[in-house]
Amino acid sequence: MPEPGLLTLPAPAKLNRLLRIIGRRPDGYHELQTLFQFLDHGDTLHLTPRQDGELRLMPALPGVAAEDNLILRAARLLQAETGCRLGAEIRLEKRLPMGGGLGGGSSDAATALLGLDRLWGLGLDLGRLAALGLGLGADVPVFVHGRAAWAEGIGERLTPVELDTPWFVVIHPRVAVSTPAVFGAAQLTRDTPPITMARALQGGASSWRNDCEATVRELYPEVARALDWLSSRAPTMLTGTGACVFARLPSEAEADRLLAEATRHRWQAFLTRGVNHSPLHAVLGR
Ligand SMILES: C[C@](O)(CO)[C@H](O)COP(=O)(O)OP(=O)(O)OC[C@H]1O[C@@H](n2ccc(N)nc2=O)[C@H](O)[C@@H]1O
Ligand SMILES: Nc1ncnc2c1ncn2[C@@H]1O[C@H](COP(=O)(O)OP(=O)(O)OP(=O)(O)O)[C@@H](O)[C@H]1O
Repeated sequence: MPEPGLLTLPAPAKLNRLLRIIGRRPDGYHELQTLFQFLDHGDTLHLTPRQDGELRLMPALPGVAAEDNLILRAARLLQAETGCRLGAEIRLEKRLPMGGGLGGGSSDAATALLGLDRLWGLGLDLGRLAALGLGLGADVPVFVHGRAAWAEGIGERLTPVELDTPWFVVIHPRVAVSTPAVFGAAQLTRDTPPITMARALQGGASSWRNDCEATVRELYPEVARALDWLSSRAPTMLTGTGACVFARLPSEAEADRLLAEATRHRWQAFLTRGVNHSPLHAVLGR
């Protein structure tokens, strides 16, 4: 028997298919140009309503205090914004590595925002939920809108795009990268000339690069080793500030073979496909 009121929702991963750092704002945040695409792989959240207004999250994440967990922060923000007096019991099935560049925390937050909006019958539109989400992290709005996107600003100015949808072999080099450490590194280049979205799309996947790669290679030798190993077999990039690296394959059969080889070499890896529409929105019908 399903639990009454239970809502089970995906929190998909993202890849940055391209990442250009074109400047730095006075507040220290970096101006980016990036292409976001979702993956058919991610975390799962199970939500049930509570009448007493309490918020409970299980299980705890290692190294993350409950009040810092982006799921609870998203839930509290939504309660404060709307005056809603309902609460929730939230169970998190965590599959995405933390500090992996796959946007797991941001995606969990977006799923909490859209899921609780539904559970509590709030009826907020995506624009308002995205504005709330931006206060939690630069990557939250794209997960709220649920469309693969060309992003500018700090990642919040979004234009929906339809990208190619290859298979990917993603390697997690078993190290957590600190996003602030990468963005704070002296050697990071911050002066890539901006390009238009049309030019970026015209160039296609073979022209796409990630400006964080050189810095992440220097700071995290495990990531450099994974990039070297994978790129000698298929076109490979870093996602976000890492740690994960991904190879792009034209068929599932080729991706399967590469995954098997990676596993034999004891890499922690998984196979997935790029999707331009978030599976979260498909479940919610939004
Ligand atoms: C690099 C990306 O993964 C690309 O998708 C994201 O822009 C990072 O997004 P995120 O993890 O949601 O980042 P946030 O939690 O907002 O920021 C973490 C830290 O990264 C730095 N940061 C982040 C985003 C950005 N455009 N410029 C920055 O300088 C800031 O020091 C910030 O304190
Ligand atoms: N629900 C959550 N899931 C994962 N991390 C969380 C969560 N809540 C808070 N955090 C904190 O956020 C940090 C970043 O986690 P996340 O998994 O989003 O990294 P990431 O994939 O590198 O993100 P990005 O690509 O956006 O930089 C974690 O190290 C953790 O301290």
